[in-house]
Amino acid sequence: MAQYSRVSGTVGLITLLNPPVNALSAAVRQGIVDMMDKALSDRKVKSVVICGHNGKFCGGADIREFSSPLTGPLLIPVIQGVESAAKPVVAAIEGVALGGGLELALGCHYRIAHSKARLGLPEVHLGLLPGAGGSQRLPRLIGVPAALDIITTGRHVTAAEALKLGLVDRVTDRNTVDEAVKFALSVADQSPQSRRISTFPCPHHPDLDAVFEGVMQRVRQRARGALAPVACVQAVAAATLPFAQGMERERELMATLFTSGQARAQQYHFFAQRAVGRWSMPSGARWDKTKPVAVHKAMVIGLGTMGRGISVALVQAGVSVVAMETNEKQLMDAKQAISSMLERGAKRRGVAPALDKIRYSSDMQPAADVDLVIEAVFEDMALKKKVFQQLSALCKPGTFLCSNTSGLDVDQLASETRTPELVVGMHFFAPAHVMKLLEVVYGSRSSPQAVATAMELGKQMGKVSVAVGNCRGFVGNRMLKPYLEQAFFLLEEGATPEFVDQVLEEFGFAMGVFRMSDLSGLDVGWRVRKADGLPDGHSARIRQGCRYSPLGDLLCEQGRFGQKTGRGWYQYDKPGGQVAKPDPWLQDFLEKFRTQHGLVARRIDHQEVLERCLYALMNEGFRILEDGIAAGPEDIDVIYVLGYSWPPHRGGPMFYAAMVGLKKVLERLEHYHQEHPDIPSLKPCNLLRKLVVSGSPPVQKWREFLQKPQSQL
Ligand SMILES: CCCCCCC/C=C/C(=O)SCCNC(=O)CCNC(=O)[C@H](O)C(C)(C)COP(=O)(O)OP(=O)(O)OC[C@H]1O[C@@H](n2cnc3c(N)ncnc32)[C@H](O)[C@@H]1OP(=O)(O)O
Repeated sequence: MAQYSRVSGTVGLITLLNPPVNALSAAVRQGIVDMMDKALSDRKVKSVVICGHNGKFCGGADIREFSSPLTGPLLIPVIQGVESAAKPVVAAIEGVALGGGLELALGCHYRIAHSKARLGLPEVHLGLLPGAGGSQRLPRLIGVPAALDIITTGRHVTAAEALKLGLVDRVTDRNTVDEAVKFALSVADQSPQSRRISTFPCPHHPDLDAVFEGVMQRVRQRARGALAPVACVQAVAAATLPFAQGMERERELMATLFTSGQARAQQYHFFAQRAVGRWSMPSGARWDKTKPVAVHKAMVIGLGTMGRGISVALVQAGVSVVAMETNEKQLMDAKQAISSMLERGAKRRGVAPALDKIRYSSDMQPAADVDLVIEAVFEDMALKKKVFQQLSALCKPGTFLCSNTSGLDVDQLASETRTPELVVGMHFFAPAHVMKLLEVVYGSRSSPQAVATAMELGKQMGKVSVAVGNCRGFVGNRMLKPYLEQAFFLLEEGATPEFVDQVLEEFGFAMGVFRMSDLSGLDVGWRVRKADGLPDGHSARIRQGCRYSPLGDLLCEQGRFGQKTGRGWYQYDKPGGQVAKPDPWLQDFLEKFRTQHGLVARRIDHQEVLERCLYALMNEGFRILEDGIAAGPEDIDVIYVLGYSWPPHRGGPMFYAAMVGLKKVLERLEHYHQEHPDIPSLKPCNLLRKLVVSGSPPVQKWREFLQKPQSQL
């Protein structure tokens, strides 16, 4: 709803009221209509100010309303009503003006922003476009190139940048509403006629066609099949038409997006990201009942790629860091790399680099004086155990001990310490100062406070933290295993790496499985498999009674570790080269391999690649839910979108399973398992069967079908 009062004698003040972000629900839209009527019919009122309750102008349309039939007045005529008002209307922007919130502000005749306010049109991240006139008014106000940038990236603009662009008329450090009221008094006698953006012509640009072409090309490349970014460009292109025609085009494009299914997936992802913050543990411990401990000083042990990124992310979050590496040369290299990462980051954010927040050490002694340690040494259990033993002896009581392991047993590490309750996994993703995902892994003895502290620290570092249980590979890497396995089996059966990758990239992954393996290094998995014991003779296609593909091992034996060695599943022009080219050697190698094992290559189509890779991965997701390793499908989906480049417009693997239809997923898994009974990951999981028997409920209801895992505390 909206509140109304008359202030300073002649200013009508309308306050949007819908905590926490004053989203434009039906009641708020109705409130704006009613309060504008009141202000316009009050003879004493000469001008109007619109502001938001509690220091936030408006977070946009109420996204929760998108999933049910729209009620109340539509936003477009509400904004038109504001713009066509005969009295000047001033937007007082504090906190945020996003999406429909900014579109409402663009309907006002003047905009005054607080210096800390952020403005933006992030609809593209929800699978939409600024469909309440934003795609038409913004380019008219600030020009096509700047509008295209803001609308296609969905980025937030600071008040200072907004002023520079001409998006706001004034920026203030003082009370924004007071300033807006003063401003409203000063323009009370002026006609708003010339301030109606819908009447502006689209600013001239010498080569608009080239601008649109260039942006469209970039957007298509980045979109990975998402419709919204492309529709955003098309909508802005319509701003060169008369306003009414542009609005009609905006409406048509918006209608297509609304019904595409992609918008639903991206809106699900928006709420899933927020839902994972409300974590719980099998013991019943929960986010709202556990207080995290503030971390002022942390230590990072091991300064390889991960340790460097973690150190940078900690410093940028305001935490003092001791970065430790035993090898002096590596320590010096790391120091240089971290300093330049901090400098680059600070330059981007327009602040001074916090180089004084980090110091370097070649021994562990400083661990005695920190609140939390993150171990990021080589992925080797024996080495990690040794580090945890040393930490246990050195650290002051209460120090949290975290491991950046990507899949090793957190309980084993905890058992090396005197304080297993303070041990958790903090699994970052490379590059750790960039990637938004953090898996916080609780072991059987991790205390709720240790989990809460790691979750909160992740948030402070700008991450979306997801609490997960302890098992091999946790959630993300555990699900990756059957996915990779299927890709290898498909090669054995007749596919090529190029074809498999092409299918997965068309689906929307940033990289297909083989290009991704080449990038991350084939030797990493090889080392883990060797530690597990490879099958005798290395050519055996059976391991523990199940089908096993030795292809990856055989490539590593040839020294083909991927991009870094210039050879892997593809060939590169040099070690470290980035352009992957099909390698005739690999073709030959695959043919020999098939002959040696009596395999006859068959034609494998697009559908089989997609179904076998993705359904095997989804099936493991259902197992993870069944085992209580993830609390709900949202946790898995957030991990896959933010950590494994699953396309956001497909919601995540569990959401996608629901979109495809659980019955179909079950049938196809049954079919493939019948054809390949020696591949257990294709055997449909019980939870999937249970959901199908229960009528395939929507993904938001799956939690009701999950058994509460027994407390292990
Ligand atoms: C044919 C029909 C035509 C219709 C035309 C419509 C055109 C306009 C479309 C839109 O405006 S779409 C919405 C655009 N806005 C956004 O995308 C902003 C989304 N919100 C955010 O980015 C952030 O929430 C924030 C505003 C920057 C605040 O961040 P903060 O970290 O402070 O809090 P959060 O935890 O993110 O959010 C708190 C709470 O509020 C809920 N929420 C936030 N925004 C909305 C919203 N627009 N609608 C409904 N709910 C919103 C959020 O979910 C959190 O609640 P819980 O999920 O924790 O319960």
